[in-house]
Amino acid sequence: MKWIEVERSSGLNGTVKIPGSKNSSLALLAAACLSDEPVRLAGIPEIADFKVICQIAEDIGIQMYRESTGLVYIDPRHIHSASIDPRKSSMFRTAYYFVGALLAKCGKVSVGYPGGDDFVKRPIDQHIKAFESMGAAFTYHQDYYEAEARELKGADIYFDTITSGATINSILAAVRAKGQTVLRNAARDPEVVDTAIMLNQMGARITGAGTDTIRIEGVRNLRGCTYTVIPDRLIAGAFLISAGVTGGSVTVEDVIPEHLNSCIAKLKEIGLHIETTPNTITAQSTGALRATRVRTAMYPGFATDLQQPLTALLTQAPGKSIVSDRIYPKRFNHVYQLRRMGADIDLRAGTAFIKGGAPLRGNLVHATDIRAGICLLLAGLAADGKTSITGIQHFERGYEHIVEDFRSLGAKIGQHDSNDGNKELLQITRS
Ligand SMILES: CC(=O)N[C@H]1[C@@H](OP(=O)(O)OP(=O)(O)OC[C@H]2O[C@@H](n3ccc(=O)[nH]c3=O)[C@H](O)[C@@H]2O)O[C@H](CO)[C@@H](O)[C@@H]1O
Ligand SMILES: C=C(OP(=O)(O)O)C(=O)O
Repeated sequence: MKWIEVERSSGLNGTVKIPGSKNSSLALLAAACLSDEPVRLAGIPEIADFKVICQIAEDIGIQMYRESTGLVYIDPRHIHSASIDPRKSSMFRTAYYFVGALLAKCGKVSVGYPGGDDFVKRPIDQHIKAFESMGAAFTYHQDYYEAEARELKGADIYFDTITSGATINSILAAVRAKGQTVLRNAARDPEVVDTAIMLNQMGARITGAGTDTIRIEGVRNLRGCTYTVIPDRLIAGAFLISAGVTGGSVTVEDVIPEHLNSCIAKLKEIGLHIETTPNTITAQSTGALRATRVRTAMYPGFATDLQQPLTALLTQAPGKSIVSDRIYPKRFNHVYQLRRMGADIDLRAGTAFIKGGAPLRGNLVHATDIRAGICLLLAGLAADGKTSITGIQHFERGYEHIVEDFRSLGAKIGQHDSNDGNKELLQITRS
């Protein structure tokens, strides 16, 4: 068993380079499979989902590997089947992008139901609705589902709810469909725009990405390209928050500051001093934190993936804070763990009521998903004593070298493995 151990660390200080976005990488890797020629992607992080995608790619005849330069090479010219092992595809959520990417090419795709972060139900009804409007038929089995279409046809699709996953997946399907597709009430997330820019470089004809109406004119062929994934705004946000939690000053480098506008606004409200340059953001503690109210919303609103780390910060801000998650109202597993560390948080109907300012104490806590994990890590940096966080597999879905990055800022943090002889924590867990 592996775990991360964190100790109270005051005044984190320094600069962290932000890697490529996980959520964009997952979309771009799928988009590359639409190509008729090899594609090279720069900035794909070495995270757990990428490793599974490489295994799936090998199974179905796509060459996908990291070159010595760090770029990921994808050659989709020899796909022999789009029948994807459900045991692999259900290990992460975006295996559903294989449907969008391979349906036009292969006519039939079978894939496991979405896995990924296990905080709530992750519906795919809007994906299915979009594909059905384009002419696909679905069959559902116990462990997997199949999508079939002799020919995908452009369609006018109105999403009943704004969803980044279904927007991206519909773009993927529409790029090689016959005729024009219009997506209405589309997500405006940077990851949607990133996918559209790359596909346009490959010869797709997509306009309007970044607005709520996206038009896609189907094309017959797509060429290869070399493309760099956008920086991970969610990792960047968590590092900025760490400046507030520890009373320090943290600069995130290689970011697109506009992607973090809603996060920056909240951090200023809470009392941090923020400075930006075209590719950096610095968050500096002013010594005082103020309670606030946060409601998550789809981009450009405050990201649901940042509400957990922000909650850790708000446990330190004297007064009453209120955090509501409108995207995933049940995404509050981190709160039960924060309470084990002494946080005073009440949960009611998709909202956390935080009485901030109570001292936190280290404890053994469990990360149930990526963002719950980073929340507990941040709380551990502010807590008296040691905090041991299990559920490392979730960190591995989102972060390449989280321990090293926090250590470089001065955090007292380490990763442990019971196989390396440290049995102490294992005993605590079992008792
Ligand atoms: C890999 C990736 O990009 N993951 C992100 C993506 O997930 P994901 O793509 O799952 O999230 P969506 O944007 O699709 O979901 C947004 C909202 O739409 C709902 N919905 C979604 C699809 C659907 O068919 N029906 C439906 O009702 C969801 O329950 C949720 O309430 O956006 C989430 C919301 O910003 C983030 O937390 C995830 O980190
Ligand atoms: C929920 C997340 O990821 P996924 O959608 O891949 O499970 C996340 O990145 O916080």
